[in-house]
Amino acid sequence: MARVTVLGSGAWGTALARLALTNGNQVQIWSRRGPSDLATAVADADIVVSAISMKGVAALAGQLQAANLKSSTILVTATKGLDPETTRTPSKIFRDTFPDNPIVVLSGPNLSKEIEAQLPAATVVASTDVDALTRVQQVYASETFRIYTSPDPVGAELGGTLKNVVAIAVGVCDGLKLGSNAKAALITRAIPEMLRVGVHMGAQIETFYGLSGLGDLLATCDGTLSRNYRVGYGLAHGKKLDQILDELGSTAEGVNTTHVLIDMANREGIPVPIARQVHRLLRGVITPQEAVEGLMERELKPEACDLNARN
Ligand SMILES: NC(=O)c1ccc[n+]([C@@H]2O[C@H](COP(=O)([O-])OP(=O)(O)OC[C@H]3O[C@@H](n4cnc5c(N)ncnc54)[C@H](O)[C@@H]3O)[C@@H](O)[C@H]2O)c1
Ligand SMILES: O=P(O)(O)OC[C@H](O)CO
Repeated sequence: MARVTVLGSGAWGTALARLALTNGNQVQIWSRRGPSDLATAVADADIVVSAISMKGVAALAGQLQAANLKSSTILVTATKGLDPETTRTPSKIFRDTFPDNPIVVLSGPNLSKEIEAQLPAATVVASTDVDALTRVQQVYASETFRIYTSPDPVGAELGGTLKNVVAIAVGVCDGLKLGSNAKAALITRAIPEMLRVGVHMGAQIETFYGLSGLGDLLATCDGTLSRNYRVGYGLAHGKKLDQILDELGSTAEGVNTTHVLIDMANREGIPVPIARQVHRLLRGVITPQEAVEGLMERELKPEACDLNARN
């Protein structure tokens, strides 16, 4: 049994709290909207699980620091995003703020509605701290939630983060009724793009072929349970981005991730043709049809993935 505090009472925070509670752990949820204060909520926690939107992670890390988080507390991050100011992943933000705490990433094909319905699912917990991995695995593993471990936290969270951009593109593809061939091509060609970014940011290639990479890519591109997919689907039907996000009423991280990714790709010369079309579409400078043409009309080239390609 562990004392677990989940930060964030949104869809994923609630699901992660329920999973830990069902396994017999002592669980509390903290939300920025109260009622408990952060220092009290984390004071006795063995494990703190952060499941808030990316936009709040850097500030939350600062608040946790001010709350004097114990250095023995395991910090688990379940957010899928990149910091707009620094391009850091959540685990990097927590590592920079808490150099002595064990940091664990939890990421995989985990659409919260299916998890809440107790359908079978698997995920990855990733860390360089083996004891912390075992502890978090024990807290979450159940008959319906199978937990694999990985030594590559950055790879695990980048798989979950970058697939959101692809899910927007696939939502467009389905919204335009482009067919199964187009969707297969899009998802497959997204993999070298994710690998290029991942390798650039220090991830291990094989992580992207596991649950937190390919697995999450497939789950998120499968349809309307994904909010990122719904962003693309709505754009393909001529809706404005603001209207789509209003209707969603919850977080579609792929929008912010696309902007951060393109800034990084421009600065550091990483070829990301699919993300680039998504970026133009999100900014409203091209139509969904023009995004498709933009991808199809590029110069012809070998399929082999060159991780060091410059254009
Ligand atoms: N829902 C899923 O299926 C799912 C699955 C895996 C991972 N995730 C990831 O988990 C994260 C949260 O997703 P969600 O589905 O719970 O979103 P959500 O919109 O349902 O909830 C977001 C939560 O973050 C909190 N929050 C936002 N800004 C904050 C701030 N500045 N300070 C403190 N808290 C803040 C909100 O109050 C809310 O509790 C995202 O990064 C998402 O990609 C979601
Ligand atoms: O609803 P989405 O698009 O944020 O996807 C949720 C999870 O990341 C799926 O694993």
